[in-house]
Amino acid sequence: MASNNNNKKPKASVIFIFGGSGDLNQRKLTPALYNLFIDGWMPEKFAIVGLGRTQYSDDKFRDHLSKGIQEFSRRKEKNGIWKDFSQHISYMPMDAEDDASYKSLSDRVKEYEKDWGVNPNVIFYLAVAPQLVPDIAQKLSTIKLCSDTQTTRIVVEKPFGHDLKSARELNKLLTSLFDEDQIYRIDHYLGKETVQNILALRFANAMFEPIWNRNYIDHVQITVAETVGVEERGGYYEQSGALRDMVQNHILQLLCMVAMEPPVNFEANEIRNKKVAVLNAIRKFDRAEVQNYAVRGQYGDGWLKGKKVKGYRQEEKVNPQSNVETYAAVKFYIDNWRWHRIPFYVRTGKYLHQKTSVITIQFRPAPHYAFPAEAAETWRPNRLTISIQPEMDIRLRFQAKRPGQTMSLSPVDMIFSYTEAYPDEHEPEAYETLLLDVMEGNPAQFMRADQVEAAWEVVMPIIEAWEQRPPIDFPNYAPDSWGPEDAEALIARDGHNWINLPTKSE
Ligand SMILES: NC(=O)C1=CN([C@@H]2O[C@H](COP(=O)(O)OP(=O)(O)OC[C@H]3O[C@@H](n4cnc5c(N)ncnc54)[C@H](OP(=O)(O)O)[C@@H]3O)[C@@H](O)[C@H]2O)C=CC1
Ligand SMILES: O=C1O[C@H](COP(=O)(O)O)[C@@H](O)[C@H](O)[C@H]1O
Repeated sequence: MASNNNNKKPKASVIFIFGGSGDLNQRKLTPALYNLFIDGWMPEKFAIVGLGRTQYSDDKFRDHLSKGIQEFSRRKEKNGIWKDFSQHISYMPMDAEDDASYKSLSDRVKEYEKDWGVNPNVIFYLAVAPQLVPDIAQKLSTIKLCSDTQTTRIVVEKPFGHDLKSARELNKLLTSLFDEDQIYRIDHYLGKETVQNILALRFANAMFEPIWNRNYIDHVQITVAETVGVEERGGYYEQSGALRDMVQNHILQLLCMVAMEPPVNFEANEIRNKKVAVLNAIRKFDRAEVQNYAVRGQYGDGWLKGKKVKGYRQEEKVNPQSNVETYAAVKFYIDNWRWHRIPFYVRTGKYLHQKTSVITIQFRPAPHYAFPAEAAETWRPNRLTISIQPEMDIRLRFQAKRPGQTMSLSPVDMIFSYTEAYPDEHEPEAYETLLLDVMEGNPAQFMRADQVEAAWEVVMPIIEAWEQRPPIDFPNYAPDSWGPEDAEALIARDGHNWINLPTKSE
């Protein structure tokens, strides 16, 4: 996102952050709002109100957030900008479970209305543990803080439910209290610049659409690999695991971006309808056949980039016999006309060899290869690689003739790099894009109730099968590896292998 030169800003907004004293706000939310402020995207009139039981004064709260800017923001404090920005921040100590404290929220809104002389957006960001969400939603509704459906919004963080049943219950509650258009279920992958660019790549260029189907594509791979472990998040992760933490949400959303039909327009419901159609078309495995399609792993102890690291079972707040997976790989099929019999291989894991999120579209080989076998180093060169992070680029790989008197071929890459194409522009963090969408009232990149449920329906057979049959080989991969051997076998059975792109330093 470039700086805002056209002066089109969202309307006046009050942003209440439940969990204002927590990690997410310090690490992501306030830095995102700060960067929007620097780029001129914050409304003329806005207020950010942190909420939590911790007894901060406004000044102490600002100090706490200022440390977050220094540590986590892509731009640090410069030229007194933080001072200007922080004047818009205040803190209200409150216990979210205490009914009486909600009155002070509506009093605060009335004060802003009076001071500003406008009816502002009122946004409630629920950056709290999931078990608090129903209670807070209920209390906001009871005091009628969200009765203006045009201006009030509620943002709900992941995890959205623990399984299909709990997600349905939460949706039922939220949609009984608010209009669907007021509910912003956030998946931060959808705010990533490179993820949003998949829409541009596919739907602003005519040349890809004719080949974007089973006739030309052999298979698709989606890798979201992390070099971090679970570390201090053991308490949360024990209830989650890689399938719930990454596949149910981020990875299935990436899959939808690749597989969705062209939208007629970019209206929120049009995009969401197209994505939900993909989720509904994903084949649901019988529990008995899950082992043919899904592999799980858990890291043991070992070495990672020269540092000794603990195994998952030795992490804090983790059961020493835990069967929770820190790695998952799945082969999905989308049973519709476009993707008939085309496998989508996805994988994700902690403590892997490389931090990389990348989508590879592997095209079919040329139908008739007239070149002599010795001409080519590889006969399956045609692929499109969309690197989401940390590299941000799109590469089209094809065969080229090597210079010289013999017909010798080797694969070459045509590369679009963000930093080279747009040297003067900076990529916003996902939370910047999504918070701006919330202020502007644009829910297109947020999850609708049926999307969340459809994604749970996809992973439930795997979760149930894995719960029924505990793993016998955990821990089964070493830190700094690419995961368990079974994941290699999953894809090798089909005659493929996982594509690991070298990093810049390799
Ligand atoms: N941290 C991250 O990077 C990410 C977090 N998330 C999600 O965001 C949510 C918050 O995570 P995170 O910030 O890490 O968690 P933290 O544990 O750091 O923060 C929890 C917050 O909830 C507040 N809180 C707890 N109980 C109450 C209560 N009764 N009344 C008022 N406030 C309360 C705490 O405030 P106090 O103690 O002052 O009461 C604290 O501000 C979770 O759902 C998480 O899954 C999602 C993606 C990334
Ligand atoms: O939602 C989550 O995402 C992060 C990975 O996000 P990224 O933007 O750094 O790729 C993951 O580490 C975490 O476990 C999960 O809860």
